[in-house]
Amino acid sequence: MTVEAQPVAELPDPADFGLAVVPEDELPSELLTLVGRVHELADAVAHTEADPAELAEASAAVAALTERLGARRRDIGAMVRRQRPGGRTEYGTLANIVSGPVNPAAPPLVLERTDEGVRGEVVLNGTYQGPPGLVHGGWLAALLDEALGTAAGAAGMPGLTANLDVDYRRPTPLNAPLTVAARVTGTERRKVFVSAEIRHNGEVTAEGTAIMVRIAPIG
Ligand SMILES: CCCCCCCC/C=C\CCCCCCCC(=O)SCCNC(=O)CCNC(=O)[C@H](O)C(C)(C)COP(=O)(O)OP(=O)(O)OC[C@H]1O[C@@H](n2cnc3c(N)ncnc32)[C@H](O)[C@@H]1OP(=O)(O)O
Repeated sequence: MTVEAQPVAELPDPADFGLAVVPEDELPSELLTLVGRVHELADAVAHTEADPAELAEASAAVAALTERLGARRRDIGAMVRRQRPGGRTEYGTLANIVSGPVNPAAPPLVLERTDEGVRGEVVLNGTYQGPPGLVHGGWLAALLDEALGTAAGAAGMPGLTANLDVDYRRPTPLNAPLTVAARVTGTERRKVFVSAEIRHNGEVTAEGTAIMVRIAPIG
């Protein structure tokens, strides 16, 4: 194995590592709708002032659903395969807490390639609250980490975060459109240096840098 952080022409197929792979277009639309509904449910529960009888009824209904849906569980490390224009294939963790399309706890952050790296827009509802009315700093770090890791992956150099530095510049509001962008700034052996920021109304509210360490051996 070489230790140079050179991009690979094609990223490895997770199936070769024993992971389940689900094509994105085979995810039932009913599942994606359910995920969105449960996402909204968490926000409704976090802020409800419904009376106790109504809460007890809702609780029983949710418990029954949990039992039904939990009866058939997918492998925990399942990946999603996406076909991109130009015949490119991309993989992501299906239930990733930040970007996973089937994780109701994920905002989700959907990142697209740009000329310089990756970029996405996201709105964080009241379940991501830290200080009153503001996004939790740990979640901002999670958004940055995801974008940083995806930028490295998009450049053909997927890896694990070895180090993450975050600066919080301005309070980040809940329920407001945020943009997240990241790019590779350099490489050294297996280390991939990446930088990212989160903006609200064009103003940077949080920014970060990371060292991603490539885990896949090269050719
Ligand atoms: C829009 C389209 C996009 C398409 C893209 C498709 C592809 C998408 C692909 C992917 C998306 C992924 C998105 C996910 C993002 C989230 C990422 C996470 O949350 S990762 C989970 C948290 N991180 C861990 O769990 C790591 C735990 N740590 C480790 O496993 C090891 O420490 C590891 C692998 C990081 C390094 O261990 P060693 O034994 O392999 O290597 P050693 O020799 O220790 O380090 C290699 C080099 O890195 C430096 N290094 C290591 N740790 C460092 C540190 N903390 N700070 C600075 N440098 C460090 C070392 O000094 C060394 O550098 P020298 O080459 O000698 O100069």
